[in-house]
Amino acid sequence: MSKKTSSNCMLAREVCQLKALVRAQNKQLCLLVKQVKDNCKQEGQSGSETKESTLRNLNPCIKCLNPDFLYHLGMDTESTNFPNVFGDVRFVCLSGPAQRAEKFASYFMEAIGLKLNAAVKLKDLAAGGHRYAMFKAGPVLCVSHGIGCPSLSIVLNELIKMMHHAKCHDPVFIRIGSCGGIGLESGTVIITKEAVNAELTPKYEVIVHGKPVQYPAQLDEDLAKELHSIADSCNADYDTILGKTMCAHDFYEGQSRLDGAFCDYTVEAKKAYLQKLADNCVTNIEMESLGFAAITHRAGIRAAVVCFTIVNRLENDQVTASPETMGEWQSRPQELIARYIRKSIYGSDDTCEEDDEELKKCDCDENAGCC
Ligand SMILES: O=P(O)(O)O[C@H]1O[C@H](CO)[C@@H](O)[C@H]1O
Ligand SMILES: O=c1cc[nH]c(=O)[nH]1
Repeated sequence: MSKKTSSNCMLAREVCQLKALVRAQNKQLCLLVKQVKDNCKQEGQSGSETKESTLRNLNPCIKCLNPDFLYHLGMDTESTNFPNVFGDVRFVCLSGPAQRAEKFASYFMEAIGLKLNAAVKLKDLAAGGHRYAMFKAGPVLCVSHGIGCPSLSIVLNELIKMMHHAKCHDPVFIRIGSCGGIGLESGTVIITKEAVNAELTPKYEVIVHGKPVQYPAQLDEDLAKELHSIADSCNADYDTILGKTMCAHDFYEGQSRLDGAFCDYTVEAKKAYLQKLADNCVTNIEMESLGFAAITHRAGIRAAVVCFTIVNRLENDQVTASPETMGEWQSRPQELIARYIRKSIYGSDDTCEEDDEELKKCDCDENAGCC
């Protein structure tokens, strides 16, 4: 094949790809517009002109905070019009590191057909707070929560107030994180059925006025089942299971590791503890599920925790996987959540079959013309 013919072929293929992309995006935009129109119709029918958020049990004093400063997110209700900026949020996806939140947002943007230009970088909307990172991909808000329940609790308080000020309806909160697996192959995806504390009870404890107060840690059972059913329908070479997640307050002694700076127990004691977890059906250990379940439940928010295991704790304490492998494992829950979001928004999660067909046709045409 001559150089000129080959570059013509490449050009033809790129034009085809672009056409398919534009068609796919038009399709997604049509569906989004339809969704927005349907929502408007429903609101009109229910006569809710002054729409309020659906969150429950909130501090009655919030309405007196004029403006309300969301200090750690670096924004307030006077300088930001919350209903305008965040009123369309339907999914809030949280994860520990800021970089993961950004990756998820870019991925979801593309997954729901909103990414128009690969070179466009999403803006960190919480940059002003210098604590957390927050990216918006259409109806999906991706936020980092740092490590542990205290850090999570602060960002959840401010996000819940944000949803309230923005008058959001039934937002779904999902934590997507890494965890240690109990006897599971690394890379396994675990959807938390029940979150428990180190004493294996589903109670989240906070100290208020110097006294312990306990809140039930309850995730949405139906949401967990729905996520599991979406995962089941895909041909993956890894397992996605429903499991019991133990939430620790520490990564080292709190998870019975032998590789921390301190360790006053024996290998046998560690083995016995992890075996006790396994005997009580604990599948994985991480550090936020309990607070996440309790705080979202308190506000009447449907929530789920989906984690990928990065180490089998019955075999190892140290996390030694390469960045490439970690990236691959991290993409597993991300794909699952994208499928769930697409299904919720569009009623189906298969957005690309037609376009794949179009590209296949394109390949054939190109071959016919050039070779
Ligand atoms: O990967 P993330 O979401 O940070 O979650 C897990 O990783 C951190 C510990 O390394 C803890 O926050 C734990 O819950
Ligand atoms: O072992 C692990 C891995 C990730 N996160 C944890 O909290 N523990």
